[in-house]
Amino acid sequence: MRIVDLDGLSVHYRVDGDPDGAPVVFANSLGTDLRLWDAVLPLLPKGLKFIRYDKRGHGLTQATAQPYSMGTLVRDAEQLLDHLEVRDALFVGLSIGGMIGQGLAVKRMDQVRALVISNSAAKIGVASMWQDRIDAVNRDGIESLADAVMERWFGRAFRDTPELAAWRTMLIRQAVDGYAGCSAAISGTDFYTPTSGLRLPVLGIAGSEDGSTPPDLVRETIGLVPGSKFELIRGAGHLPCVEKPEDYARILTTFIKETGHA
Ligand SMILES: O=C(O)CC1=CCC(=O)O1
Repeated sequence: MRIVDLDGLSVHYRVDGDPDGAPVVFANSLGTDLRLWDAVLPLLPKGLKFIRYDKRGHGLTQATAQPYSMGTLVRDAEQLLDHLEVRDALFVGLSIGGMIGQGLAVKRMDQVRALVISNSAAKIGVASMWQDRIDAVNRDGIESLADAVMERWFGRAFRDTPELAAWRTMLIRQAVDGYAGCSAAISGTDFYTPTSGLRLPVLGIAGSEDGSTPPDLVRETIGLVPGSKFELIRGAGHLPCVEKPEDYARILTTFIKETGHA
């Protein structure tokens, strides 16, 4: 476990793999922490340096008062990578993590040389939907949403496994300020124009049963960047790295090799 103070924010991160390897950075989704990647990392090529972190208000990273902006979340990632002296990373962002990746790739071409937009898009949902969610968690707590969230996160088969309870627990243990704060950041984000200007290798990953960012939404964003690739994982919901780690790792490994990162 590593903790760093970035401009007054205590940030939890982890570094695994080869300390001298090419950097691969992972950013998690709303309501999850860096354990999101536990099943995938051991399946990736050796010789890479894996960096993952808990975004603001999630996991062991400090929760500041809501609301947050996407600019703040991008800056948190930027500061962490500067602290770690990371340049030319392959950035893998899932859902809000994929939005952070798009923002960081636009802002810091020196930090991001290839981008995976996993179960994410240039714009996710509409403001009224996010406001309803923010109001609900502030009024009734995150648990009030948990059953509906599980249906979006996971495909039918996974929802019958004992693992579901652990992921539900991860969700409901997040700080209300963190969950609502990040929801506000998503609500205020429309990256269609900046993402259209990106010129770097981009891979989109979608889950066929994703109830939050369905395949067509991911495909639309990926299509904004010339030369980008798209991969669909069948039988998975919003978190295919949890449900189908072998498929996810295989797709990621191919992209890592194609981009000359390993
Ligand atoms: O709908 C959900 O709860 C999943 C989700 C949307 C954005 C994100 O980061 O996760």
